[in-house]
Amino acid sequence: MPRSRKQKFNKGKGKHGGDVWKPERTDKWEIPSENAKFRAYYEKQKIMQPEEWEPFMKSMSSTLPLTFRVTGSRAIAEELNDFIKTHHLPLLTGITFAGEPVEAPKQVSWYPQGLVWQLNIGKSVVRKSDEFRHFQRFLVYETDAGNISRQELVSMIPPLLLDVQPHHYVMDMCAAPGSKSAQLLEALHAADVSTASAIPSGLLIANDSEYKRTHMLVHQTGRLASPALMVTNLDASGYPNIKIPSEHGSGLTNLKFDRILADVPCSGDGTLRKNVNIWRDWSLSIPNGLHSLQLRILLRGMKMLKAGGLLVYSTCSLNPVENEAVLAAALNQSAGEFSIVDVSDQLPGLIRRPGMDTWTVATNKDGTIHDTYAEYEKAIADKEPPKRLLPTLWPPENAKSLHLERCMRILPQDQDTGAFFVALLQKARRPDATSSGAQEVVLPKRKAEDDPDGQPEQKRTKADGEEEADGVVGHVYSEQPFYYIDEDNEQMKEGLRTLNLSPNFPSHLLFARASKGDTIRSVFLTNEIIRSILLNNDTERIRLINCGTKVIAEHSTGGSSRAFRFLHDGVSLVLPYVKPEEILQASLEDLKVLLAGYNPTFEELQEPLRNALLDKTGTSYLLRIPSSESQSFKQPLNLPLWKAAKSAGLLLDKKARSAVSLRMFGEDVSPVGKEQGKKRRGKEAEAAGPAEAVDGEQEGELMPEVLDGEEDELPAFPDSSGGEIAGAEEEATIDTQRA
Ligand SMILES: C[S@@+](CC[C@H](N)C(=O)[O-])C[C@H]1O[C@@H](n2cnc3c(N)ncnc32)[C@H](O)[C@@H]1O
Repeated sequence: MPRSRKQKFNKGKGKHGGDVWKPERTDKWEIPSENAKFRAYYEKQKIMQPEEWEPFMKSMSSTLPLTFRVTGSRAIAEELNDFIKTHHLPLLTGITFAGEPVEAPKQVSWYPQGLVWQLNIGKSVVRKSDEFRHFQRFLVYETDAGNISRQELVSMIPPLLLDVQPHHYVMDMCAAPGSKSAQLLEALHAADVSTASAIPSGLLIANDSEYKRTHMLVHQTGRLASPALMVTNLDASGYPNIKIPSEHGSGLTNLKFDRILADVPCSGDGTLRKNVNIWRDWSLSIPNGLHSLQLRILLRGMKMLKAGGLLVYSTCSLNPVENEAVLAAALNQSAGEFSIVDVSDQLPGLIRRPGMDTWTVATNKDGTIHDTYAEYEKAIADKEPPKRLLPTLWPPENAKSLHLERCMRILPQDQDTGAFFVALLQKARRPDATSSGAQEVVLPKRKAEDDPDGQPEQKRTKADGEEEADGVVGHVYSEQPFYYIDEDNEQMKEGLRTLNLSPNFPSHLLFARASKGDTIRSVFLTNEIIRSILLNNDTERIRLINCGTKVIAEHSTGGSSRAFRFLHDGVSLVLPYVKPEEILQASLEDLKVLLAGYNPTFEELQEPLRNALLDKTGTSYLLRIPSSESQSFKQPLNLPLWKAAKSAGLLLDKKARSAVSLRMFGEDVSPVGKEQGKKRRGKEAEAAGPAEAVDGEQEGELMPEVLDGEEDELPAFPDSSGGEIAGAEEEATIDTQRA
């Protein structure tokens, strides 16, 4: 018997931007975990064998296990992953609760390097078990520090198939809230070592048409400080050509991408396990309406791809009209230039089902099915509908020759996940590839003035149920200007000198966000390709929201005196350029003192750090705790430090302070941590009962989810995962300047 979950929902603003259905957290209504139309429709589509329906429904109506990914560049991630394995896992293994064994976290076998973990733990266990509470705190702080990301398992597949390399130009067309963008960025930074970031020559453009959601994107990707990232706010189906200097000779050429992710807006019924309101609101007309936008986005992606490049098309919908139908139409339009790649040998261990080459279309809300477009046309011949469904919703005659079976459909009962659809496309290496029996297709058209390649297209009638591409809804572009700082700018030259950066620091890649001539407050670093893009394109035309990463900032030292300071996010980028003799060496004891107080005096620190600080004349330094100081970590820890006349302080925000503390000392020695400990002990003594959650720990949740519609609250535990349309879990913090 499927169990019900208590939640009340209201209809969101109804665009395909992630808030079609907005859950309200309340116990007033019960949403049943079933929907007769849903079942009838999918039974007709034959997405699985009849006997599989029971396990499918059972799985769809049960709670999704929590999955998290250890993030960051490869070396850093491996180190933290080892720490989970060697430190936490033994503590969480063999635990019993109420006489029952509690499942320990387990690594997902098909994810490279075992960086993904899956947990199935009830709230009461987290509440009552010291071991799990400790693990919870670790997860929360490492998430805040950007080292761990909660993400739905199936949502991790598309970036893996793209096989991104550090030199690739990558586009994530529909990127918010950004969990897949974060994975793509990590792949660009695969060559980083654990103590320093190599500046990749590649690029990631993370785009989303919803302005508010681009800010989630900035926050999400900001966790991996990258000079190779740009965030834009455009309708992907009309993404403009970006100009870069031509490789051969003079002049400009259109930027083409090596890798493109089209994780398009969809009806989201694959996320039913999280977004239970879909059981109630599931509709037959939404997928038909989205098909056209999905196809236009895919076609634009295909145009922007380099010859030989790879493109992933994915949705969190089960529906063939949003999946195989879109691919079939796009493949036929491309006349043999693209093919679906056979990925059956990739991600061994991941259970997947083949794509389908037959399906039917529900042509009205009541579920009337027409097997072919011809049948549908006949049925409506004597009616005068204002809009007609697109023929591309149906399987084309050549469906069997398109290798749609190479697509993968993930079903929830196979490995306890959400449902998902993915296909990997490759563009032929030579542009003159011959057609393999491609069929002519009637495609949804864009308005002539929106066509990025400048080919006027004819007007057409809007198809039934079809929605307009939401483009960039209702937001006037008003970002602060971006400008590269002149290399002879006096303020900058002096700043770099006082930070002891070596002369080979790439200062031509530094930019500021202010009007030229204003005092520089924050300094961002990009790589060469982003510089090229910014210098050759109007940032307003490409609706640039953010790019590069903030590496240093101005610091008021009282009165009129100002200096630059290192920033935590930028440490790995500036580190290779800091003169080694200017890096301050500290012991683990020094670190504890610096974490426990905001501005300890030099006297509280040990030799040789105390004397080094007395000798130094600058104000901002990098502090190094050598790996020999810690039993758990093989790499040194580098942190930014501020030096005043008689005291010094770590330049870390409160959460980063707690994360470093938990990682290095197994306890939170920071002022916030101490305060929390005091509160908890007080409550325990008062109630003489179970420990209660204190700030920064939500009661009984290992990593509670942030649901759509809660963007304005700052969650205690950010959940960066999924981002699927229908009320997916989303980041709450909105701060464009952060990265
Ligand atoms: C399935 S979600 C993407 C999830 C994201 N890839 C992730 O992993 O976090 C689809 C996104 O498409 C965006 N979107 C909708 N219409 C769009 C359009 N025409 N162009 C670009 N983005 C669009 C929505 O705002 C939404 O954020």
